[in-house]
Amino acid sequence: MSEIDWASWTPTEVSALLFVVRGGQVLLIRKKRGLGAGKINAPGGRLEPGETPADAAVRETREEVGVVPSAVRERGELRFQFTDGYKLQCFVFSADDCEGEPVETDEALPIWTRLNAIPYDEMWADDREWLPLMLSGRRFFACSIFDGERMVDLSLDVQDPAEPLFEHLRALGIATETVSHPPVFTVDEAKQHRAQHDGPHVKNLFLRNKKGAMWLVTVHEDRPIDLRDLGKRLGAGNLSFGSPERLRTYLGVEPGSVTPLAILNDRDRVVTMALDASLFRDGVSNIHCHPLTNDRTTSIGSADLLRFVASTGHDPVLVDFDV
Ligand SMILES: Nc1[nH]c(=O)nc2c1ncn2[C@H]1C[C@H](O)[C@@H](COP(=O)(O)OP(=O)(O)OP(=O)(O)O)O1
Repeated sequence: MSEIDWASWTPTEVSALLFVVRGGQVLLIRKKRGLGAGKINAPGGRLEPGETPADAAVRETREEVGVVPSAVRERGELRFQFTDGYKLQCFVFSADDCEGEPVETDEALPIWTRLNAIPYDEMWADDREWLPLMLSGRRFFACSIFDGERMVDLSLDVQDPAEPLFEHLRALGIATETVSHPPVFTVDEAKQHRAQHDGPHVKNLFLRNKKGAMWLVTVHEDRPIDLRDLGKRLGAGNLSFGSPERLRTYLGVEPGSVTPLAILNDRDRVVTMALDASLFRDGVSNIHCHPLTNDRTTSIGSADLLRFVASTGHDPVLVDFDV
């Protein structure tokens, strides 16, 4: 790896990959021909003359499985140096949705796959290193060396979107404790990877009403939530889930990583925070939530959480669900 100067590296060809991530599933393919035939991957391929990587990602997805992705965003970059001298650069994209139903073509068999059941054993070896990071909202840059289909080396550069959050907590003198675990997308999955037991874990909902007003609602993980009842309690009218794009724009997190700590990213204070009053009753010391990515859980004192929220300029509504 040390022999390759990745800064001056120029690819032989450029390609793109696109992951449609919707409703807890990702659209993968079994590739039937070309580089990596037989493997599971995302739709993708090499750029045609004059194309941008984003254009190629969308075109390849349409050609390979017949759907048109929407809300496409670049998420990271891969560089593959093959030992025979071939150099492939690959830009990785995700999309929140797609139009049409995926169909099998000569090139690929589409497979909607649950986010917690991605078959890494059947994919290129580098994928297990960066795909979970992408799904939890991190930007990545991975350089690897392949001898044919065998990965010989890999170096990975990852951006942690939680750095400014931890910095903010440190500046407030708030001590927190964070543990890492595999990415979790539901309360049930989170319960399987639990290390902290000294206080409630939370469930978080990013909601909007018809007028576009937004709420970040944090409740005890076991509290059943009825959106109609919640809308009445908040005086919000009819509430529905905010779209992934809205979530990203206003709170800077991916679906599955919603957390009260994301209120820090609402710099313009357009999101109203609603907190389950039971989390702040006497006897509750620590609260456990994700630090902007769903592959970690942070413990924060309940009084410290309120102090943190106040420091962001938000005045939370405390909702007593027991009356
Ligand atoms: N190690 C790796 N990990 C990964 O996730 N994707 C890889 C990879 N190495 C190559 N790819 C992907 C990137 C790109 O989307 C694709 C390139 O495959 P192909 O050369 O078959 O492209 P095309 O689909 O353009 O081929 P044709 O349609 O046959 O021209 O393989």
